[in-house]
Amino acid sequence: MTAETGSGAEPRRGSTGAEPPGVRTGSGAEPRRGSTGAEPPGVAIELREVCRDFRRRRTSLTQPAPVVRAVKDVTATIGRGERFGIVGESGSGKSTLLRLLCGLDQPTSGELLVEGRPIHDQPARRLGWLRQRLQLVFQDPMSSLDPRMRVRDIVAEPLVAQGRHEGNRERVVELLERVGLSADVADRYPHQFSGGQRQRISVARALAPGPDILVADEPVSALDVSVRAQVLNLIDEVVEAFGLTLVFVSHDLSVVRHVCDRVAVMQRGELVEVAPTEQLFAAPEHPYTRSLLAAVPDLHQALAGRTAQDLAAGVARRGPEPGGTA
Ligand SMILES: Nc1ncnc2c1ncn2[C@@H]1O[C@H](COP(=O)(O)OP(=O)(O)OP(=O)(O)O)[C@@H](O)[C@H]1O
Repeated sequence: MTAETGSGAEPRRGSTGAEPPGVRTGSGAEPRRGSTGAEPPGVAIELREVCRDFRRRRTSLTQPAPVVRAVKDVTATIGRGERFGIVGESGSGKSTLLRLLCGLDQPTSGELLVEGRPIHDQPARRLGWLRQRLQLVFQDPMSSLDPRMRVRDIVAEPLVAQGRHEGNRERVVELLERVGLSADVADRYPHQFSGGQRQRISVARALAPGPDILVADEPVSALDVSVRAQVLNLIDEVVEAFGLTLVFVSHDLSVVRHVCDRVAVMQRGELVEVAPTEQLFAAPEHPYTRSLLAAVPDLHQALAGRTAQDLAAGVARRGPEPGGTA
């Protein structure tokens, strides 16, 4: 399945221009989303017929070990500044695809380029540049934040890993404030925070090296419903403010709808449908997409009245806050 960029998704709300000093804004050279700049925004991530096979444990001495193709011929282009969602049921290959995108694993075949640079054939030790350009926010902040480290060291960790030691103290304070936490939390430990606050710390850490791309792997699914919308709004704000490209994985369609311009639906390792978010919700083409939407009855009903004309007129807008539906 091929997913080209240039989604036709609407430009987002104007930039807040609120980036903290010392943190690079996107790639620096590109116009922000919502900008009227005539330059094409360019490509952040490109996947060309990417496959990832895993060999399962042998169950019989006479049979060869079975091979599972977790990612199958995935071709997609994610534009700079785009918010690209990946949805699919458990086992559809989302996590495997994310690991490939982040250079944490290598494809069995195919090509993968980030900011025009191939990563599919590079060992992790040669991808130091990628750690600066692309950062991750994980599902469970309790397990992704080292419980023995103070918040200031957690947030500064990606900077220290790059050999950056000057001005980290100030940078950490700026970032904590940017994500809605006060400077005085810097000396505390992760267990002293709520789940939502811990995810804010994760976002601050991800922003620390000034990445161009933020990859979020189910960032709110481990949180209480009551704080999901707040964390989604935070991600929405920082992506906007820093002009980031967002790759957002979730099994929850309403969550993806809240933050993404374009959505790829994954089934058994394949991207079976890729479409601008509102189009996908209003007029899903693939039977699997329809079945996913049908599993969210309230959302489907709410969307049933929307017509293709509404979409063309730009009338269709985001649905209810996921905090109320997730
Ligand atoms: N290291 C591995 N060894 C063997 N099989 C694997 C491995 N990693 C993933 N798989 C298999 O690949 C398929 C896709 O798994 P993956 O974890 O990528 O799906 P997912 O959509 O992220 O699921 P979830 O939402 O539950 O995390 C599954 O069949 C899984 O069992």
